[in-house]
Amino acid sequence: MTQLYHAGKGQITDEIRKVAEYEGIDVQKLTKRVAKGHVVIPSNKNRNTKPCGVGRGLSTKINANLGSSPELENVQLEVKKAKIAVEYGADAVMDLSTGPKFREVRKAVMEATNIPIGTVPIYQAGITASQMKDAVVNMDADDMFRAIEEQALEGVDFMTVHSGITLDTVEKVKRSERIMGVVSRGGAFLTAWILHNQEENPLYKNYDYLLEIAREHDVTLSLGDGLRPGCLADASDIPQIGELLILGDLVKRAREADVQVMVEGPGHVPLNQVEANMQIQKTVCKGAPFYVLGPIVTDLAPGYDHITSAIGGALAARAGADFLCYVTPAEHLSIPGLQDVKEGVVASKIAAQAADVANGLESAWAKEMEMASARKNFDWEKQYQLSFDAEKARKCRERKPTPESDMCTMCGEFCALRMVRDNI
Ligand SMILES: C[C@H]1O[C@@H](n2cnc3c(N)ncnc32)[C@H](O)[C@@H]1O
Ligand SMILES: Cc1ncc(COP(=O)(O)O)c(N)n1
Ligand code: MET
Ligand code: SF4
Ligand SMILES: [Zn+2]
Repeated sequence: MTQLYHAGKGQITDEIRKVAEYEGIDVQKLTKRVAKGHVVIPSNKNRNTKPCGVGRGLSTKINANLGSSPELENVQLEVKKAKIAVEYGADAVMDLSTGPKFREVRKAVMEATNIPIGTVPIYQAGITASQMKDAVVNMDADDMFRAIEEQALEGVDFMTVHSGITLDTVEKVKRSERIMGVVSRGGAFLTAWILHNQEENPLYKNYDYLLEIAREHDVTLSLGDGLRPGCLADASDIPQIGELLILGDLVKRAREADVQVMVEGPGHVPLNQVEANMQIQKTVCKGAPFYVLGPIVTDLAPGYDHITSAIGGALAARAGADFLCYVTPAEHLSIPGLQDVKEGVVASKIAAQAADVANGLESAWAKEMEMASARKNFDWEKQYQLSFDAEKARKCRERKPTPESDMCTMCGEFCALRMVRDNI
């Protein structure tokens, strides 16, 4: 049985208790939110996952993507990425491996961490079909469900399923004036599959079967945004919104089956459309947790897309997004390396904290107050300890050293803080 099932019966699970404690909120209140599907706790029964709540009223969570590609596969490197992500405060990781050793990577990453882990099982189905049947589009429904079941049994906590890509939504893309077409990888696998086979998406057609598997192992479904915009001009268009309407219906069906569900969101969105996108998702999907990639608010900064995403992410989380999927400086350019993972996590943490403060979260405010005191008191160690990247902060100070502890080399003897502190 699932967290949603227990919460619906008013039962307080260990996971609910731990999340309430971590968030500093009333356990009864949290149980109600889980029962309604406004909060999910991705925690597969087959894995000993550290409980992490995602959704209404909780602190904003962040996810780090990692995994191999056909171009670069090194199991130990992916383990290192997972460890760095955890070290810098990622709340979850997704293994998005598409290299031939995807099973080995997944196993190693799952062993190296205990935070929730997510995957996109259609990748496994597609890679396997491309190896055994010559092409991704030659996978069949059994291949898709076999991948889902295998990963559910292994203990994957949340899975992206692109069930909103249908014959109808593909038709909408064809008729649209989209510039970028389909940029989601899972979305592209399924769009290509539908076009080739002229059949309905098995993840939509056999959604009830998918729900059965998810319910049995308590896998949280993350309804994929297969038609998310890939450039600013495509944001909020008919294919994107058409898919979202289907996801709204699928949220309802998941909840009726006691399956925990969240919804994935756009992509590339101009800043002035971010808030509306959050509001539409929250209404259409009846308060389901919203898991957003970025949003990336300008396309002109390859190499700095952790920043374009943190800007969008802060506004999104302020307007209702619950879970930020990080974007690294390598986005649109290459598979991320260790430094990219670190910078992606830090940028997302900044966005999440900015939103949590604006949303009035007490724990977020408490940390800001501590930092204010540490700054005022020139307590450098405390400042490093409170910062998202202690090492970088320390290096910055030590790069331009001064023997004086109550100033820095920015103003030197004209330090503003020092000049008035005793008289105000
Ligand atoms: C949906 C998002 O998933 C990310 N993505 C896809 N594959 C990988 C990988 N191997 N490593 C890290 N991120 C990946 C990209 O950032 C994309 O935008
Ligand atoms: C927020 C979010 N959106 C989408 C994906 C999956 O990637 P894709 O859709 O490209 O397969 C993801 N991992 N996270
Ligand atoms: C086409 S590049 C791969 C993913 C892309 N960055 C996206 O948002 O959606
Ligand atoms: S450009 Fe790169 S990141 Fe974008 S879809 Fe192609 S391979 Fe993936
Ligand atoms: Zn992109």
